Amino acid sequence: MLLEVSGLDVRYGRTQALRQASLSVAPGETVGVIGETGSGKSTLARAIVGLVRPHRGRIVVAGEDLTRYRPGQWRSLRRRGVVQYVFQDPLRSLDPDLPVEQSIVEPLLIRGRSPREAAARARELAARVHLDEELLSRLPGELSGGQRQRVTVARALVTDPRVIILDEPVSALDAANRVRALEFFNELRDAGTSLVFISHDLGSVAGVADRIAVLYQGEIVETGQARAVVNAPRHPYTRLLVGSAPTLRSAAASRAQREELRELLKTIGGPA
Ligand SMILES: Nc1ncnc2c1ncn2[C@@H]1O[C@H](COP(=O)(O)OP(=O)(O)OP(=O)(O)O)[C@@H](O)[C@H]1O
Repeated sequence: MLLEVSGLDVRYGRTQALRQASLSVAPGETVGVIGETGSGKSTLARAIVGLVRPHRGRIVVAGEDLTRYRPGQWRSLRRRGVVQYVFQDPLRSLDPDLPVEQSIVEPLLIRGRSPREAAARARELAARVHLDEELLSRLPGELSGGQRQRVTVARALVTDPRVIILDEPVSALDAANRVRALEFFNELRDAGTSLVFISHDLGSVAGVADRIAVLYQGEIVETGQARAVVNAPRHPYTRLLVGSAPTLRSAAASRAQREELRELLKTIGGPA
C-alpha cells in the first residue's frame, strides 16, 4: 500500500473528531472519502499531512511511518511534496499578492531550480490542468473559482507527489466546471497519480473513485469498491446517502424510506 492509515484517533479538546479511522490507498488508486459536514473528513486529511497530531494510530506513506516523525521530519516531508494536500478553499491557500505562476513554481525555486526551468514547468503544468497559459501572470483574485482550483492542483503536481489529497475539490464549482474537474481527476488517476478525494457529495465521488470510504461522526462505517457501495450500501448512513442521490441509481429511495433510515440511524446512535 502506498498510504496506510490505521486506528487513527484525533481529539480536539473534548471533541473526538476521528475514532479508529483506517484507510488505505494502493499505488494509482483513487479512494473517495464521503461524509457530512463535521464528520471528520478534513481532520483525516490534515492528520495525513501532519497538520494535526493523532492521539493514537499509525500513518504510513510508502513504507515510512509518519507517526514517529519529529516536526523537522514533517517539514522535510512536506518540502519534498510526497503527499500533497489541496485545500478546500483555493483563495485562502494562494498568496493573494503573488502571480499564480510564482505560487506554482515556488517549491522548485526553493530546491534551486533556475527561473527559466521553473517557468517551463509552470507552462507544462498549466497545460496538464487545462489552464490557459496566459492566466499564469494573474493574481489569484483575478481568476474564476474553477481556474483558481486548477492552479492549486498544478501547484500540488509540481513536486510529483505520490498521493494528492483533494479536499472538497468540486463543491465550490458550478455544474460545467464540476464536470470538467471530475474529468480532469479521472485523467490524473489514469496517469497513475494516487488520489484521496474528499467530498460530502457521493455523486461526485462515485464517478472518480475506485473505492469509497464512508465517514460518519468520526468513524469509517463502510469501505468498499465504489460500485458496491453505490449499488449495495450496507450501513444505514450510506443507504441514506445513496437514497438521497437520485442520479446515482434509477430508483432513488422514497421520502418514507429515507425517513425510515434516519430513524434507524437515531436508534443505532452515533459512535460518540
Ligand atoms: N481546530 C479545531 N478545534 C476544535 N474542534 C475542531 C477543530 N477542527 C475541527 N474540529 C471539530 O472536529 C469535527 C470534525 O471536523 P472536520 O473539519 O474534520 O469535519 P469535515 O467533515 O471536514 O467538515 P466540513 O465538511 O464541514 O469541512 C467537528 O466537530 C469540528 O467542529
